[in-house]
Amino acid sequence: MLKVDGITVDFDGFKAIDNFSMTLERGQLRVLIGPNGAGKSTLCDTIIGRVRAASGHVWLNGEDITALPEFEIVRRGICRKFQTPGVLPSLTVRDNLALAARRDRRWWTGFGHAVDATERVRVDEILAAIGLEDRATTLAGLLAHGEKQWLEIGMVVATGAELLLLDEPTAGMGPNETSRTAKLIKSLLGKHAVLVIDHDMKFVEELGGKVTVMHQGKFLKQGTVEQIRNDPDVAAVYLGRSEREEA
Ligand SMILES: Nc1ncnc2c1ncn2[C@@H]1O[C@H](COP(=O)(O)OP(=O)(O)OP(=O)(O)O)[C@@H](O)[C@H]1O
Repeated sequence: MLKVDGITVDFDGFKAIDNFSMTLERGQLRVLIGPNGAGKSTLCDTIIGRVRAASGHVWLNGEDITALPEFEIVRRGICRKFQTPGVLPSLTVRDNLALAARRDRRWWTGFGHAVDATERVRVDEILAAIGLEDRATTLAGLLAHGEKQWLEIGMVVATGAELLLLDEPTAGMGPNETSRTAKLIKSLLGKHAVLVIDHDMKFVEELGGKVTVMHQGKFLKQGTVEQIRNDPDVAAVYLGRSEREEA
């Protein structure tokens, strides 16, 4: 479904991404890891059209989306959740989801627009999936940190996007919340492909699935959590040792 093919991103001569390629199948999970500054967020920015590649291509379902404006890419079914929750604090949990679910995605048309039955069912399903049914009428601004993150994942799901990009969904969470987030993400697979960026290896382990490692903008390794955990090259980059130092 997604093919990143030889992407290079150049910030004034600095290659934040250097000839990076990866693919992701429909409904599958991929976890992207790498030390600070590896280029993970820049890769997501490039997929969604916020950052332009100097060379290479991004394909979605066979269509070259590299040069499309961000709103066109979103319309084709990619939605990104950022590290900072982007919920509307003065609206209830349900209304945040209902707005995200609006097909035309112009949030200002949401107010005053009657909620139809299909939309209500869809919002109920998402409330159940994110485990916030009993918080449906709570103002989003009053939610705990973890709950806000789950609401935001719910909002990304509500857009109906086929590919969800989740940048550090467990940032600031404790072990129980992290575990719940892993379960939530796994429950979305099949219907959605999910690309997750995270540093927390315990979380990555709970998610399972394939892991891709980036280092200095380049593809370093890909494999199961077990393979990546035991890979000496991955260990070396995380410990901050360069290949030259290793030799
Ligand atoms: N707009 C920009 N202009 C110049 N350099 C940038 C810009 N955005 C990112 N960079 C640099 O590109 C490199 C990759 O950054 P990026 O944020 O993609 O890494 P990351 O793997 O997501 O890191 P982290 O895990 O710390 O979030 C870093 O060296 C960063 O300083």
